[in-house]
Amino acid sequence: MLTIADHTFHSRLLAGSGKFSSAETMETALAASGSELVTLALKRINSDSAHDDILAPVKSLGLKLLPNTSGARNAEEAIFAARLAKEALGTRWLKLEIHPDPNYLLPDPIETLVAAEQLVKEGFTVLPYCGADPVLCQRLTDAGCAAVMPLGAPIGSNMGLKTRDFLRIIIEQARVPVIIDAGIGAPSHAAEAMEMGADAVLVNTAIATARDPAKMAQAFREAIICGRRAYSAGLGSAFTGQARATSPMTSFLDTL
Ligand SMILES: CC(=O)[C@@H](O)[C@H](O)COP(=O)(O)O
Repeated sequence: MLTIADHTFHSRLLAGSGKFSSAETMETALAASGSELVTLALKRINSDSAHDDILAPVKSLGLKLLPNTSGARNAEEAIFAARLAKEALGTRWLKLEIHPDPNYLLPDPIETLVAAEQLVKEGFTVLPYCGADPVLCQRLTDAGCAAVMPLGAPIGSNMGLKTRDFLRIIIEQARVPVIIDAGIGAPSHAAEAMEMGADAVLVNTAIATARDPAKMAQAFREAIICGRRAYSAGLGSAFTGQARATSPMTSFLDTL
């Protein structure tokens, strides 16, 4: 079970709702993913929620909404978007996302911390998307964020855990759930994140742009369960530079 703030989830897969070829494809993939928490960009939502292509399927599956502030370039814009999301969608849960640079979409650490501090004061449950910076993750935790969401690689890149050495430190020091977000391009990347001890992962592009999104969603679902199981089983140590015999010969040699 994954607990974030006051809410417990069975699934450790957070899904995104962008880039699907149709609302039907998205709905089938979300159902196959087993995800219970789905992020959606406020900028893409039609205010008539009953007829919105993204909102209506997410609601009909009974999934919890995690609006995100994608498109915000600074703290002021993100805070404005968060307040709109609260009014429009009736939730205080928020994926805080501030990326001023449209080419790399890397999160702005300073604006993210400023916005997080303000939104926590306003009673939001803040899950900030951030760089894989252990010091920043501690500062966001001190500010009262309910989880941290460090990136594996740039959004939409499918490159996997390029930041793995820093993710390990973030996980080791964590006092709130660590959700690896962005750049996870294959189920094996998600499994690796879970084996490292991440609490959850967020995946969008790899599922939405697969040839068969529902089948890929199912593959991610299973990989995350396997990765978590391996983590809880305790992985053997890795050694470099030398072999270690699987069946040591010591007792046989002792008889000679
Ligand atoms: C939907 C969302 O929140 C994305 O911004 C998120 O970071 C996922 O990234 P990928 O699309 O790389 O999975």
